[in-house]
Amino acid sequence: MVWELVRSWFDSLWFKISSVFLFQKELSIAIIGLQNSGKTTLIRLLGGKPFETDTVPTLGIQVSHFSLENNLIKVYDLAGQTRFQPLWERCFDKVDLIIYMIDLSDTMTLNESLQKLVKVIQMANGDRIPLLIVGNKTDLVADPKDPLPLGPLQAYNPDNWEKLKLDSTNAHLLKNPDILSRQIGVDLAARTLHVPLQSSEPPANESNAQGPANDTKQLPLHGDIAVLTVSCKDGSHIADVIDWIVQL
Ligand SMILES: Nc1nc2c(ncn2[C@@H]2O[C@H](COP(=O)(O)OP(=O)(O)OP(=O)(O)O)[C@@H](O)[C@H]2O)c(=O)[nH]1
Ligand SMILES: [Mg+2]
Repeated sequence: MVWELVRSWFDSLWFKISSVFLFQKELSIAIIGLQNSGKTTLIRLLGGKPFETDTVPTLGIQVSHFSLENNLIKVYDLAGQTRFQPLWERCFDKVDLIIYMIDLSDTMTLNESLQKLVKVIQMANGDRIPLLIVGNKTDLVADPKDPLPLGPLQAYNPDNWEKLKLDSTNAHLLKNPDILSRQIGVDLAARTLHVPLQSSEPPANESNAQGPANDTKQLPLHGDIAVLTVSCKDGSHIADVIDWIVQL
């Protein structure tokens, strides 16, 4: 415990000294998402540490510093437990990037995670904070032996933003970042977010001439946004996460 405090103080001091003398770019990142999604694990990997199976749930906010390809990174690792979630947005005014982690292998919490994500997208978009959405644990999501026939979501019908009813037979589809984006409601090409209409709102074709033919409305996305799927365990696509962070 004392050693952890000394190390965190030393890291912070090193961060300040190197940012003054080495003129590196500084980036502050908040990493959020439901508990057990792999936030602390991703930070370990970005900081050059190995994957660990036995992790301790984060309590509150844990701040760490490291360098990543000539960038000085300060990370706010926010606890995912429900009681700590009100802390998430308190960090938004301090950061240059938000990373939102999703556990793609946990079909019990996927819908909750995606619903919370839509609120985060709207907040980040309002404040124009870049947002990187990371679907994690692809190593645990097995492909089915007998794939289902292509549905509208997979067939990329531009007018149909109907979402999959997620269950253990179709959750593997979200390993594809394009399908994950559509399930969230993010149209990366058109830079819009499709959100369900409230019952009090008029149908989409009355409120928005170019709107989709179903009961969603489109909100313009202003900030940088990307969707990636990774496995922290086997390291797949972690390099894409790093590339995206350092290009900011
Ligand atoms: N199989 C597999 N396990 C993973 C992966 N990423 C993380 N884990 C495991 O998931 C568990 C939770 O990881 P954490 O990084 O502690 O999760 P967290 O999001 O920080 O959780 P909180 O701090 O409670 O919010 C640990 O057992 C990790 O080893 C992955 O890509 N694949
Ligand atoms: Mg954690």
